[in-house]
Amino acid sequence: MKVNINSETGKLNTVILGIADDRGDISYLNNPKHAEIAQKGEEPSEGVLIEEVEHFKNILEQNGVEVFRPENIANQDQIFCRDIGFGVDQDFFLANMRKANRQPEVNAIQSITSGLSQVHTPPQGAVIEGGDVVVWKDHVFVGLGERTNQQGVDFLKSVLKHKKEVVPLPLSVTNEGATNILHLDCAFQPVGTHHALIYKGGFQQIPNAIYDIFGEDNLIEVSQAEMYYMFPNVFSIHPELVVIEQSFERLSKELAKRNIQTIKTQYSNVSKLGGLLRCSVCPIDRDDIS
Ligand SMILES: NC(=O)NCCC[C@H](N)C(=O)O
Repeated sequence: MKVNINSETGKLNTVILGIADDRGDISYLNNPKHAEIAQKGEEPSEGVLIEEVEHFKNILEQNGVEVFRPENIANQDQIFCRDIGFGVDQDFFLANMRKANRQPEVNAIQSITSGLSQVHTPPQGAVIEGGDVVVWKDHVFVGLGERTNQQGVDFLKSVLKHKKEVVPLPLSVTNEGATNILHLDCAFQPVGTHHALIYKGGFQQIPNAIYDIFGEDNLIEVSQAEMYYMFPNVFSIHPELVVIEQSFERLSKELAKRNIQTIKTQYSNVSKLGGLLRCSVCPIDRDDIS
């Protein structure tokens, strides 16, 4: 299989989409948003999660995307496939997950990744999750927060030297769902060919590199509440087509103004676990954009 990822938006050919079945009885409350939802007794049922994820699969396939799935691991949450590996150009990186309860997920894509020619595994001590890695043309932005450490960034830099500029961005990590940034893809997401969604409050310092590369006028700012509902975690099928949660009316209008169309789907139950559409997919092959 071919790996080719130079952006978050180029026409998508091949992707791995997580699975929501067989999650088991133990719900690991790995992030503050999920923990608060569980405390309120609003944990979603497996049935509704399966419905949302399978509907997303249909959308991808109807748009000509080849969809692979991880192998099922009994009693394991495997929805958030984005975090367990990521492609950068022709290289594929396996994650070293911060949460021990998520590490087995990485093994479930082995039958897919074993056929790839350039697969890299982080050295001991280097923690890096795919949700913190956003590839954009000559740059790779990496969120530094709870799920990715400096050794993870150094590992990426060593593999990608002379190929990409790796830009670390310290994230705002808190213990409240309303403000915590779990991964970079919860606060930042390129759309189209030169725009990006951004929640400015998600960064410890103003992310100057993002402003310089995209230009302030091309950044679509989202509010704290919109970040909580995961506006930045939408998923591009190609530069003019983005899958979004059905309730994201303002986002749909903002994208339409920039000639980007949306497909709306219900994903509000998956969102309660701390991830949305982008977190559920690991793109393998996209056409390049310039
Ligand atoms: N990229 C992401 O933000 N992924 C969401 C992961 C949610 C999962 N419950 C976790 O806390 O690891």
